Amino acid sequence: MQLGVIGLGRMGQIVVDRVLGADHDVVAFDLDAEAVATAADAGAESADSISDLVDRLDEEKRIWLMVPAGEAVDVTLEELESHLGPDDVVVDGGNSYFEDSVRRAESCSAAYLDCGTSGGPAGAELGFSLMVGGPEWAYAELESVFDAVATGPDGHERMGESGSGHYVKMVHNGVEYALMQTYGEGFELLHEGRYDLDLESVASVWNNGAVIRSWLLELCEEAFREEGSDLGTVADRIEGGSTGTWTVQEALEQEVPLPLIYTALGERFDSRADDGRFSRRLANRLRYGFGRHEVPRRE
Ligand SMILES: NC(=O)C1=CN([C@@H]2O[C@H](COP(=O)(O)OP(=O)(O)OC[C@H]3O[C@@H](n4cnc5c(N)ncnc54)[C@H](O)[C@@H]3O)[C@@H](O)[C@H]2O)C=CC1
Ligand SMILES: O=C(CO)[C@H](O)[C@H](O)COP(=O)(O)O
Repeated sequence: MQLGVIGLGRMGQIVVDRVLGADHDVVAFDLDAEAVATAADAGAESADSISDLVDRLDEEKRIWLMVPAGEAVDVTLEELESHLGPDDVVVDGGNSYFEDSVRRAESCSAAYLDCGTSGGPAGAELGFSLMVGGPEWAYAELESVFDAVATGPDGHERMGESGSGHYVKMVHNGVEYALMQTYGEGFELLHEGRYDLDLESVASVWNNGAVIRSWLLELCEEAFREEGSDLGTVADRIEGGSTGTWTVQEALEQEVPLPLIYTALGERFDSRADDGRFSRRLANRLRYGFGRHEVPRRE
């Protein structure tokens, strides 16, 4: 298969590498020429604009968007629109708001798949977990691409109609916030508490057979190994927050109580007042662990 990939940052580059690795062809475009050059070095055909990208694609176009959620997706779709028809398929693999995806699926001339992507840049070797919403035929059509980008055939699933992929990913991120919060609280007590503990060894022993072992806990272990038990210069400011906000808004609308996710989101907002909490510093460092998001550091 031949896949057009638009957006070649931390995540898009991995999509390119994995799709090429599965012997598909890739045509790649990004606003940043350096990112396009990196994709070309990996074996992709480079495009210097969206219209150049569509010109290089086969008649039935398969296009994967991996640009930042929000305006960049709309701008890209606007540019693509006049080149698309009902036999084409567009996948949005970013963290778009699910209601935006429903709107885009309705207005796009191509079949539109909203694809929640989990695993982060750090999960590249293993492959991602993909939660896909949209028409069944389009999902089936892209199956070999999903096999390549995901951990394999078990790493992707069609969730249901348009919007459902990004809806499931939104809730996934709410869970991610709460898990980071609870690990942060446990390690904060261990750090402030009555024993002088090596937190890397605590995380390591927990990761070996304990009930609470997980990838996030492995990233806690990595953070303590690289930063020290006191987290060194990692600041207590936690960025991000959009997917968690959407999760809480949706929970209020559905009258489903989510106190843990709400508290974790509140901690993020409160962290921007900078008062040095250990649990916030760990959450800040964990966002780098999975997402390669910049780590605010203290002076
Ligand atoms: N980093 C992570 O852990 C994860 C990110 N995501 C989502 O994947 C999407 C991409 O994220 P990252 O790769 O981390 O971001 P990034 O900032 O590393 O890369 C975004 C790329 O898109 C390009 N771009 C922006 N606007 C464009 C446009 N109009 N046309 C063409 N290229 C454009 C930028 O030049 C950049 O190379 C976002 O929606 C993000 O929320 C999803 C799962 C995990
Ligand atoms: O989707 C992700 C991981 O699953 C991204 O890393 C996302 O950026 C995390 O959300 P936030 O930026 O609000 O921490």
